[in-house]
Amino acid sequence: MWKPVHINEFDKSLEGLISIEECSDYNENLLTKPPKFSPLLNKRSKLIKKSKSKNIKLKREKNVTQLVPDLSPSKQGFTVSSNFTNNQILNEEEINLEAWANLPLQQPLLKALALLKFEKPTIIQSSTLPAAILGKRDILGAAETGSGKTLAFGLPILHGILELKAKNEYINGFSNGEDGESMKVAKQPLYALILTPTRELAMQVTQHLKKLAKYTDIKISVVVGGMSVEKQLRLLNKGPEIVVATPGRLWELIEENNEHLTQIDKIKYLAIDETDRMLEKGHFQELEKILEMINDDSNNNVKRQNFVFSATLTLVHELPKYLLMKKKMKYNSRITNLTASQKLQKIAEALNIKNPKVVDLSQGKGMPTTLTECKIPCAAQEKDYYTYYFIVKHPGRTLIFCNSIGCVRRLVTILSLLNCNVVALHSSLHQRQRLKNLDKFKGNDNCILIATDVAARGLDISNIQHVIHYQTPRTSESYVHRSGRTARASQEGITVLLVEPNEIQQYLRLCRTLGKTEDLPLFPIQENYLDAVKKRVNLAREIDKLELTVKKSNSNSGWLQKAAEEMDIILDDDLRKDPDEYDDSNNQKKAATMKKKLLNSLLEKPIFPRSFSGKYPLSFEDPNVLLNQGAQEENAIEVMRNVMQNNLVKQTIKTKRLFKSKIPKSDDVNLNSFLRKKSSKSKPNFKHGNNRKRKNRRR
Ligand SMILES: Nc1ncnc2c1ncn2[C@@H]1O[C@H](COP(=O)(O)OP(=O)(O)OP(=O)(O)O)[C@@H](O)[C@H]1O
Repeated sequence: MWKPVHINEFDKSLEGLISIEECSDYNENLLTKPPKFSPLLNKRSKLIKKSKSKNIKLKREKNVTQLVPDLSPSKQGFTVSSNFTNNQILNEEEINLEAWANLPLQQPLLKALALLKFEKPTIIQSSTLPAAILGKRDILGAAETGSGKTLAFGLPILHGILELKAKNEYINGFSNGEDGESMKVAKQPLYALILTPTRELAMQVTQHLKKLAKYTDIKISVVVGGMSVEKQLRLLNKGPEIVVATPGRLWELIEENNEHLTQIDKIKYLAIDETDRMLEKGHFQELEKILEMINDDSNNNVKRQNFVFSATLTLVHELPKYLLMKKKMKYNSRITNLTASQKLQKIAEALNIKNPKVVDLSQGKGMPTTLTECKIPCAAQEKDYYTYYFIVKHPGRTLIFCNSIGCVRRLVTILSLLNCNVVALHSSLHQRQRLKNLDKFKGNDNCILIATDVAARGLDISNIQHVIHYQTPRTSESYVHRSGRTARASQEGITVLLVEPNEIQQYLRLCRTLGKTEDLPLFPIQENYLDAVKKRVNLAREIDKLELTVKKSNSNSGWLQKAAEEMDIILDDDLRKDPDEYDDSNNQKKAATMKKKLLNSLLEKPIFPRSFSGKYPLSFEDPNVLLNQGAQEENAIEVMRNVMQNNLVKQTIKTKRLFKSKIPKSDDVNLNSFLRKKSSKSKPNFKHGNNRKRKNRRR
């Protein structure tokens, strides 16, 4: 145990000193197992934190980076004190944690923040952490995707557990009840439960929290379906303080009376990530039962701190048409749109939360400002062309979302035939394969992940540059979360929505729900290259069709043959494979091989010749004229930025013309000079530029 020692602030000899702590309770391990870096520990035993100012400044020492792992308290064989010094974080860099100073965060957590290089809290964190940590309030938080919501509930939970442990609230398996009587709880208390809608998200949250808890002795375990139950039970037997889980597997283990999970009604912290999704009717039946159990102990309910977060927590929908009609016809005047606050109230009631601190930074939309949105309207059968065009023209880590597993499978096959580096993620894959594919995607800057909505929420994969909605998402929430896999943590990203005529109603509904006053801008396609794209994609589709037919006929005859062999019977001639059918299948196989060869020869040549351009038109007169000649591949965000700039210029010209026609002649001169002055800031010689181009064209 480390205890703070009082310092006389007026003692000049102690200038620059922030605090002194003494070790008051030596752990046996510490005495018997001296840590490897004893010189540093000697320093630590004095625990003197020096800094130039009285800010929390974690100075990193040089040339001892290799010692970082040894700082883990478990490895050092001692329990970390609540005021662990950070002087031993080992790097040349200096991490200034001044911005966290208004929170009484425990030193091991500050140290982890320094290691993660989180110099300051994000907006959602600074808006919720004081109420959560100092006020111990329940939090309902809505903020854009990628804004750091995990830490907004992770930090208070870890901080709270450290505090509870330091207070020895649980002594030798006993905790004091309200009435002062001691009630027995299991030896290793379960302090916190975090629930997520998908397995991958649960694993990610676990990893994230483990990084934060690196310098504490807090254990975090994950309980999710599709993974070995035995291993999860083994880990639960170690009594982790925090369990991160998906509802299905968690309920399964609760039903099996897992000892550690029997304390679920005593937890001190409950976080439900992506709460709006979790509470959707009919989605997580187990969640209801889990919540019932958690809320079983009314005494604990009052003490428990709850965290509810999602980017779309306050997103509300307009009434469906049939209800609107009813409302109009006055059949039922009680039919009303659910407002954001009513939605929040419903969530709070469902979770038995009273008087929470509500922080809504999403303005009901949940989209980051660094996200560029656009669309490509096209026929259904053209979607493959535009998808392939996009990933060849704009390489980078790309996530493509489809509405069904079948669609994912087909697209994976087509793009693989086109030599694209693709992996799939959907619920029919084995969990191991899902994780393997995710790792592959994370490990390659140019990989393409084709997924259903299992990848839509929460996944935090760095540098996803593009999100393509191959099909218009069924809900606005889905659009927000899918798009939010890019443009995370203030980085830039682009989301492209492919809209076919059948999806226009869905698209319009989405725009209305998200409060879009304008249509999404068009992503520019260089039509002259589409022929080459089509040729390749069509070939890939033909090959896919041929291979599917061959596979089908093989599996049909194979099944009959196999069954006959197993039963040791000889098939009648008419049941054997028809020789014509056999020939057909062979011919199809040959045709597929031929087409593959042809496709491969095509794929050897680039679609976009090196000499060809990249930049998009900036001409004020004719935006379709390509001005610059550049590289073969282009940054999609830049391309779109140019388009939007161009649209803005066109809009300005339109406005100028409108003004010109409406304002009397005498004012024309003034207005002209005003507009010229304004536009000359961004584009000098606006008028001259146009004249020069006109002259050039005449020549
Ligand atoms: N204070 C911070 N400083 C710098 N980076 C941070 C900070 N807090 C979180 N991050 C990083 O921001 C990224 C996004 O965080 P997180 O996954 O928690 O976002 P989110 O709001 O939960 O997103 P989503 O709504 O998609 O689930 C992560 O990579 C995380 O490490």
